[in-house]
Amino acid sequence: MKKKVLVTEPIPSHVKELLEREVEVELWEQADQMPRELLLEKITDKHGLITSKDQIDEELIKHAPVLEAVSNISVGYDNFDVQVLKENNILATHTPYVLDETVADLIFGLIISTARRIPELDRYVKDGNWTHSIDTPMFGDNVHHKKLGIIGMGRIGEKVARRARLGFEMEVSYYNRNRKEEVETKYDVYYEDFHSLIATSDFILLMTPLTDETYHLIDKDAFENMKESCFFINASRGAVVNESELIAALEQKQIRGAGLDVFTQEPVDISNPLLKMNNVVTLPHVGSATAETRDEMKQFTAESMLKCLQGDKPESLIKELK
Ligand SMILES: NC(=O)C1=CN([C@@H]2O[C@H](COP(=O)(O)OP(=O)(O)OC[C@H]3O[C@@H](n4cnc5c(N)ncnc54)[C@H](OP(=O)(O)O)[C@@H]3O)[C@@H](O)[C@H]2O)C=CC1
Ligand SMILES: O=CC(=O)O
Repeated sequence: MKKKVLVTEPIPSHVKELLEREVEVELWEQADQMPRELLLEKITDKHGLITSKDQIDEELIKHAPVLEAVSNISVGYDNFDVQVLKENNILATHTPYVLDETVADLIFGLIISTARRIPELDRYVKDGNWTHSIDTPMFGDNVHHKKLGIIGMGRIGEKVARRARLGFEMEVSYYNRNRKEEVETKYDVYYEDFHSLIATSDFILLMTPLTDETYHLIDKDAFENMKESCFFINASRGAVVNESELIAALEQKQIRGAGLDVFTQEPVDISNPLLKMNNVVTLPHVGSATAETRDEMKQFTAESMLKCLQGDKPESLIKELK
């Protein structure tokens, strides 16, 4: 009898066919997330779950007596309770590497849009305000030759560093839990302690995963120590920043602006003050959202799931289970 896999995200037909060659597939094809109650009901006879947003915690595992593997269609896996997965011998995979370049492109888009005020100027033109040459009040800031500080020099951080050094001749420093000397040599970047990076960067990019250690890593204290001309860019997870303290820092002009792909609450609430600020560029969590890359991530996730259900340990296993 074939094993059963529940997929709570839309997948292309070729990925569905790939799965169906080996397993019985149940798909949730609606745009809204599968309601939790329904997920708890559906998971009871499933051997595999392919997801990207569902919380994989003790409650879910209690409802899943035959579950062998969970695969996230994302590289971040802060929706997994890793300890519970370990205790129950459930394999868990994610999508490292396949999205790095795509996310790095988007991050550079955010850096440039924020510094050069692209969305604000686009609205200015479309609203019919371009009646004479623009002057100082509408000018932006240079990106090239400025200093970029990357907090979390991982797979994606490295791709951003390469773009910054080669394309924009920026000075690039990084702060990371572990120092990475091979990356320093490869991309001509340097390690800096957290406080020094915060105090001296023109652009600060946050790129760590969300963990107990990184929760609210960037807070009031960090914003107070940033340069007034600093642009803060977050493409990691909303909760790595204390969002109300970010709002206060922007209101008090402690920093020049922010580029945000992620928020504490997603989708972001329309009343969030960040949405009213011209010096804040907001995106709906789209780092990896190109058709090619999302397709590749889904294919990779399906292959990972099949390997797990065949008793193999794929390369994409989360590092805590290796
Ligand atoms: N906006 C979007 O659409 C996307 C967002 N993301 C987010 O970006 C995150 C990073 O992705 P990726 O680059 O692939 O991940 P990696 O694991 O390759 O990189 C993360 C880096 O953060 C470092 N780090 C972890 N904890 C700390 C800490 N407490 N202090 C300092 N540094 C720390 C890690 O250091 P060490 O080497 O010591 O482990 C590692 O170098 C994902 O977890 C996800 O949340 C990813 C893709 C798209
Ligand atoms: O946020 C996206 C991811 O892949 O992680």
